This record gives sequence, structure tokens and C-alpha cells, in this order.
Amino acid sequence: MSDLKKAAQRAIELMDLTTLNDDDTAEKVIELCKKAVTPAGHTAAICIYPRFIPIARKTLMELDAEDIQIATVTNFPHGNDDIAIAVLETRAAVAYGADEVDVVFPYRALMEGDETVGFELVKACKEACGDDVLLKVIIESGELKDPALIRKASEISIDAGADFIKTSTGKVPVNATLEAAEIMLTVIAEKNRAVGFKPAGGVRDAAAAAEFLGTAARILGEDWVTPRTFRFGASSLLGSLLHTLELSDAPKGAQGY
Ligand SMILES: O=C[C@H](O)COP(=O)(O)O
Repeated sequence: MSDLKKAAQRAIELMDLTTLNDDDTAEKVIELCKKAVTPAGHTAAICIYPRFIPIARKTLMELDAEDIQIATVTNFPHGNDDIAIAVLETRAAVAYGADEVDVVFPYRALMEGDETVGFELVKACKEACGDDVLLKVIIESGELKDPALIRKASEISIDAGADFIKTSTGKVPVNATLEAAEIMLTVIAEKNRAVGFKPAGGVRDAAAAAEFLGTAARILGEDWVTPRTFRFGASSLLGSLLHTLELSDAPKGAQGY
């Protein structure tokens, strides 16, 4: 198997197959669940808005695909600095049955010099998740821009108890970049190798996925990359991966998935 095919296969097993659109419906979420059961195996998770968690849970049960985790988002995509609202949303997501919660870090507050609110928000949301629900913290690296701020947001999130740090919401002009990945993975290497990394937004083909995987392997080692420590957040990557694996007639970057 070529290196690109190996990366494509791996990226499927590491993917949070995502739909986070204003026009999402139960039907679209059911379709997403079906897509997550790929000819090359199951994706790690699906990522959806909280209100769709029950229909996703039922669908995954019917598909005999209960190993696929259900991730959702809170404080999304704005990253406001109201801790009480972020916690209430996170508790609601857990009550709906989320396995994983991706919360947006209050990145604008950090850009304005406030290092405290991000720490407190992440800490409180991790408490709301408890031990059984993973908390992924979206630092919105493309808006932070400054490498020092990307590093600071990563450090604060890890210190506050994040299970993963994630680059982006996918809703801003600049999403996952290799430069941000380098910084975030380095902070993980320095602080706590048990914390995971999730490049998200704009990862559209097998070659891009391979570059992120290569960066992670270089900084943390080949064996570090597992579904517990690495995910791709992507709405439009799966088609390219299946195409690379010659398992689909879909053109590269196939529309939708
Ligand atoms: O977390 C995942 C992102 O929202 C997906 O972004 P994307 O639509 O650019 O793949």
C-alpha cells in the first residue's frame, strides 16, 4: 500500500465526520451516520449540533455502529466569554448523550489580554463533562494568528483540563494550518502527551491529511497517533480518502463528504 493510501486509511479511523450547518436536519444527520460507516471502516466519531444527538444515537444503534462516538459543540462558533452559558450548554450536551464536547475557547478575550476567563471556562466545562466525556477545546488558531497567542491558548487549555486541543471551528477564514499544528503539538509534547490534537476546518484531501499526520509523528512519535490522541475535524475529507483508497467513484473532495 502506498504511503498516501496508508494515510488515507488512517485518516478515516481518526475522523470526526462533521456537519455543523445552519440548514442541518435529522435527515442530513441520518445520512452522515450512514457515511460514517465507510467501506474502509468506521470513522472515530461524528460531530453534530446537540439537538441531533438522540437521532444520531438511534441511527448508529440501528447501523450496529455504536463504536462511533458522538461529538458535539458548545460556545460555538463565537467563543464568547460567558462561563455560565458555556457550562449550561455543555451540561445540556452531556444530558443529550454526547460522548465528546468540542467547546470554543474565549479567544477574543485572550486577544484582549484576559488569560483567566479561558482557564476558568475550560475548567468548568471539563467539570461538566466529568471523567467519561472528552472535552476538546477549540482555540480558533486562525483568529489568534500570533504564534505566542496560539501557544498561550494551548497551554491554558491543557492546564485547565482539556482532553484535546483543536485548531478551529471551520467557520472563520483561516482554519487548520501546519504552522498552528506545529505549535499546538509542541505544547502537548512539553506539557502532557495524554492530551489529543484535532486539526479541523479546511482539511479536504488525503495529501493534506498526510501532512498533519506527518507533523504529529515527527513531534510526538508515530505511536502517539491514535483515535484517543488525534482526530481530523472534517466535513469534506471522506470523499477524497475513499477515492485515494479506490473505494469510491467520488471525485477528490467530493461534495458533501
Ligand atoms: O470541526 C470541524 C469543522 O467544522 C469542519 O470544517 P470543514 O467543513 O472545513 O471540514
